[in-house]
Amino acid sequence: MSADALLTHEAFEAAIRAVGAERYHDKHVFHQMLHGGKLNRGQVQAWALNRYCYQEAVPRKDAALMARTDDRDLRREWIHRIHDHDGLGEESGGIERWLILTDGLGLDRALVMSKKAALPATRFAVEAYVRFVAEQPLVVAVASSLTELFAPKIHKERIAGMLENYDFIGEDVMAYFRRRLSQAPRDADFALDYIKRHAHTRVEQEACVDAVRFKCNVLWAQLDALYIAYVQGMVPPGAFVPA
Ligand SMILES: O=C(O)c1cc(C(=O)O)c2c(n1)C(=O)C(=O)c1cc(C(=O)O)[nH]c1-2
Repeated sequence: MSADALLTHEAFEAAIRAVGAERYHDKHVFHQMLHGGKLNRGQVQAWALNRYCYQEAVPRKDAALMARTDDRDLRREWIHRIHDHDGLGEESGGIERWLILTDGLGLDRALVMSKKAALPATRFAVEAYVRFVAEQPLVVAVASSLTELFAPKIHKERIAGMLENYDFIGEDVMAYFRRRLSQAPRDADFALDYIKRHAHTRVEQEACVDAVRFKCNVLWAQLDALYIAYVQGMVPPGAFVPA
């Protein structure tokens, strides 16, 4: 894209969707192995233990976004993302559902929650996302959540693939992804509408598209690290070692 005329809303959305078509992490070989039943239980444990770090970082980045805006309407909308993950009242939330998944895989909760056995690259990638949202212009920070446009497809594939292929995975532990099937589209629709209304120049529009590329890289880097450690066998010192 060149930095000249403002894109129409349709062209802007198409540019964002093209990023997902090219580089969303459903294309990563580690995911293809995960969903296709090609991993053993220890490798699935490693994925869940590392992915906990992402789950745990998401409400922190949402809080960072809220802390930056004086737009009360944006905060009123965005706060439900924190409730979705942390829970509210009787609703235990997505992080708890993730821990039910790691419990189901036989992982020790304290170990998972300590994040100490996660891969170095996982920690760097997720903290880069939190920092990006805290530091970039607000509209760009909102845009970085838009990989969620592509998430329902991968969640459906994951639920079906993991239930079919692994005898150690049951409905209860897939509850996290079932819930996201309705949460993610709502969040993505809001964020897409927001950036269409608030990216006022072509430069801002391009920065939003770049934010989705950055976020795809955050997701991709985590899977590269899992592949190197748990498929190729180069586990870094101190990281989780399957029994
Ligand atoms: O399983 C996945 O592939 C996947 C991807 C993404 C994403 O695209 O960032 C999210 C989630 N899951 C997810 O569960 C989730 O809560 C979530 C929040 C966000 C975000 O950027 O605010 N992305 C994602």
